Amino acid sequence: MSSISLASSVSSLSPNNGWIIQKFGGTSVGKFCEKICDDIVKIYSKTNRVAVVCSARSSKTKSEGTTSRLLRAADLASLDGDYQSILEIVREDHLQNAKDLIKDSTLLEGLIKDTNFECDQVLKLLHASQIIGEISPRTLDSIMSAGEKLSCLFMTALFNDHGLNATYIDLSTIIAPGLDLSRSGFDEKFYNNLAKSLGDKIRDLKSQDTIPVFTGYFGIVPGGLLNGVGRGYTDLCAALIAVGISADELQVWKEVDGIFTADPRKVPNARLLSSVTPEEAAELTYYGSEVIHPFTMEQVIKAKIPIRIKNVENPKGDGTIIYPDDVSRKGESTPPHPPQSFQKIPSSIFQKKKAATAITTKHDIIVLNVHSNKKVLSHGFLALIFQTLDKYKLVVDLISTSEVYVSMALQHTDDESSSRLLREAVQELKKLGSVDVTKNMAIVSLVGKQMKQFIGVASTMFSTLAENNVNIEMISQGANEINISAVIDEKDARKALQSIHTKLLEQSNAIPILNQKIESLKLDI
Ligand SMILES: Nc1ncnc2c1ncn2[C@@H]1O[C@H](COP(=O)(O)OP(=O)(O)O)[C@@H](O)[C@H]1O
Ligand SMILES: N[C@@H](CC(=O)OP(=O)(O)O)C(=O)O
Repeated sequence: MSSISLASSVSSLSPNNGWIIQKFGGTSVGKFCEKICDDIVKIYSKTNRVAVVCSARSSKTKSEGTTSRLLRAADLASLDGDYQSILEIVREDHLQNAKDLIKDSTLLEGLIKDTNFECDQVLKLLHASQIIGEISPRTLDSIMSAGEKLSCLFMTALFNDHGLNATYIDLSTIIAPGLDLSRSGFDEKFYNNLAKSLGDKIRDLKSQDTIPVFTGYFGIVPGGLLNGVGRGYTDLCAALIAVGISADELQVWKEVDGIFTADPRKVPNARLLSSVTPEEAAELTYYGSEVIHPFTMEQVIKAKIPIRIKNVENPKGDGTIIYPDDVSRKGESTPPHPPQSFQKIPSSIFQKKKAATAITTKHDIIVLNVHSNKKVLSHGFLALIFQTLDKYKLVVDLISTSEVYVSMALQHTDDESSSRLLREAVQELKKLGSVDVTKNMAIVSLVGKQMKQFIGVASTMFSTLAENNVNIEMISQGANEINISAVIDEKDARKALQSIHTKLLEQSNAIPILNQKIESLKLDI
């Protein structure tokens, strides 16, 4: 499809004010900045108002990206370590990138000046933290925000260098300093106020034909953005901008064509999904599929704004839409698909349909088993366990309990600070009973909104694991019935992913639908 036809294919997007919010992740900004400019933003801005939201650059992987480097430098500063060399790597990476790609001398000169200014600001914060010997959440946020500032300063310069009219907008001070989240946290009021402020940033643009380039970092949040939102906050920022301007679509641009039935880099037969529900997208993201930050969905879906996951390397693709399948879209009077139980039940109760939507794996999992010494009653036992986990910031992914046993699966990366927290937590849990830790585990999760209407999905999943000699350490099915998970040995993760995908997600292996609940609603036709 030519770029013109791509433009015409996007024109259908603008039934009203025509804004599209395009979010670009760190690795995309790091590896495909010119594609983003010439094949995406330039094309879409011919037929729609486009606002761009960028994450900090990651020239290779997210873990080696600018945000990770800044957080590492902050950690070193508080431990009196060598933070300067890491910061100089960040500075040099951005200066070299600017010199390589910005052709206009005036734009390049301004970008070099701004890049050095932001890096010097970070240096001052790191030096102060080294002297104090600690880093407050506010300081850490300020250090971390430099990543998005540097990448957006560059992208703005690149857009202007390529003939677009782009304006850099730093959101690091958009949240009023006096805001107190302690009582209510990130509640409706916080999101509504922030979305409105973000929308005002667009409405107040001096030139209404410019492309605003927003930093994905949206401000110093009491308690810190990392604690409050966590990594991947640019998705949420882009979502709130979309809500604030009542955009027609939020586009999250990645390096894959959309959301697949499994990680396409691990399962060759994985199929692209045309749409998933927000709940499915959240489960897939939480259990390893890095699709989109979970906080993102709620805000935009409430505003009836579809989210489209697209591939920077294949902008012509349709991608995957994240939208509820029983909520009308902006401008539609009724839901496009009335809930299944009120549909005319097909004459046959069997039809080829897949129970699950996708499968995913989450790695670096450990299992903590706590065997109660019965010194506390069971309700106190659980309470004390969760208090300890909260104290050491340990997040439980799966849990199974009995009267005297609690088994918990947690993600644990072996860095110094995480290991220290885990060690201290285990010591404290030993006051409640014996504790054993199993490492090198993984969680395999089957996700699908339809699963609750099927019988036999879990047994098929577990029998498939057994047939492939995969031992199960723990199992869990969410109360929402859209996630069935098992904790297995890390070495079996790829085999588990592929064998369950083959059995439950590939075309020829669809599980027949036998649904007594639907049957009981069968209308006399
Ligand atoms: N079900 C899935 N669908 C699509 N991608 C998936 C899925 N599960 C895991 N992934 C992986 O998620 C990653 C998405 O990362 P990436 O495209 O780099 O996004 P970003 O630029 O936001 O970091 C890819 O490496 C992809 O292989
Ligand atoms: N740069 C931040 C925010 C972010 O959202 O990044 P990405 O869009 O690459 O996941 C981080 O690394 O967490």
